[in-house]
Amino acid sequence: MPDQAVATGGADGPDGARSAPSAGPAAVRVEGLWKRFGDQVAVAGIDLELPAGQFIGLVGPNGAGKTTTLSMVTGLLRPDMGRVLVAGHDVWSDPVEVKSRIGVLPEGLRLFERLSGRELLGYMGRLRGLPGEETDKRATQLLDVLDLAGSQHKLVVDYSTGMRKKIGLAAALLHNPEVLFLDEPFEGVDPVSAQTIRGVLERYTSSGATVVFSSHVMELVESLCDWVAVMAAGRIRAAGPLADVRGGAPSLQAAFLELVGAGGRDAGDSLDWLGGQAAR
Ligand SMILES: Nc1ncnc2c1ncn2[C@@H]1O[C@H](COP(=O)(O)OP(=O)(O)OP(=O)(O)O)[C@@H](O)[C@H]1O
Repeated sequence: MPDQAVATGGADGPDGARSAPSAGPAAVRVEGLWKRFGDQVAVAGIDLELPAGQFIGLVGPNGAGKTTTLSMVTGLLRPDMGRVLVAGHDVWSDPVEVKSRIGVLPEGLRLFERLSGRELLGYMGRLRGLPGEETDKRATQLLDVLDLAGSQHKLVVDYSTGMRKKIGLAAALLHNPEVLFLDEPFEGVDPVSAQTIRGVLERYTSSGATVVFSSHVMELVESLCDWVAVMAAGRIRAAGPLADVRGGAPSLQAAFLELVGAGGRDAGDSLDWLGGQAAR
């Protein structure tokens, strides 16, 4: 039985999923989404309504199904069951409409390594059907704001992890999408670059666009997001405005641990060989 992630009354949903009303019209609607890999159910029938114009965090422990969900929502992976609508358009039956409205920074981003950062953005602009002059203007501004202007002529293969995230973000933003999906956008990014990315994303959402990103870093999600969905074992455990999901807990981290089950294994005696006091 699929989870009912966002109920209208703010009551607890099935499986004890804490739920709350959404804040506005849905940018993305997920209905009964399922994905199985062999015997492994990665996503177990989720329903979600992601409100437009919000900074949305998708959080969950390792293996919860976040990447699988984002891959299905962005048209990179075909669901076994269910459907996804972006601004009312079906991701699988109306892919061109949807892809013109979204930007994606996927996990394990693959880039054209033998292009320079500047060339990559030029190529993305053409793919997106932007006029050359407009692409150049936007690329110059994005490279500048993301502190990549000095490396714009370097080949992408020579970029660091953080630089790759930033050029991937620039490529995802170039066509000014309505909804931006980011899988772990801050992973491997230094604090200065993280602050820069954050500034760009805050500016983007303040103009009415929607950001959906996955992360393990609760402090980051708590400080950035207006709206949060918590996943565990392929299901939505809670979804709604940040304050509602946090509930009475002192922090999102505490609420998260309560929702997904603290689950931290006590090593007990099983690692008794580890450490300075143990016999070597
Ligand atoms: N291509 C695949 N083939 C087989 N199993 C897969 C595949 N992709 C994901 N899975 C399994 O599906 C489950 C969900 O994985 P997923 O990558 O979506 O989780 P996640 O929440 O993104 O995890 P993490 O936070 O560790 O990145 C896991 O049990 C994973 O092993």
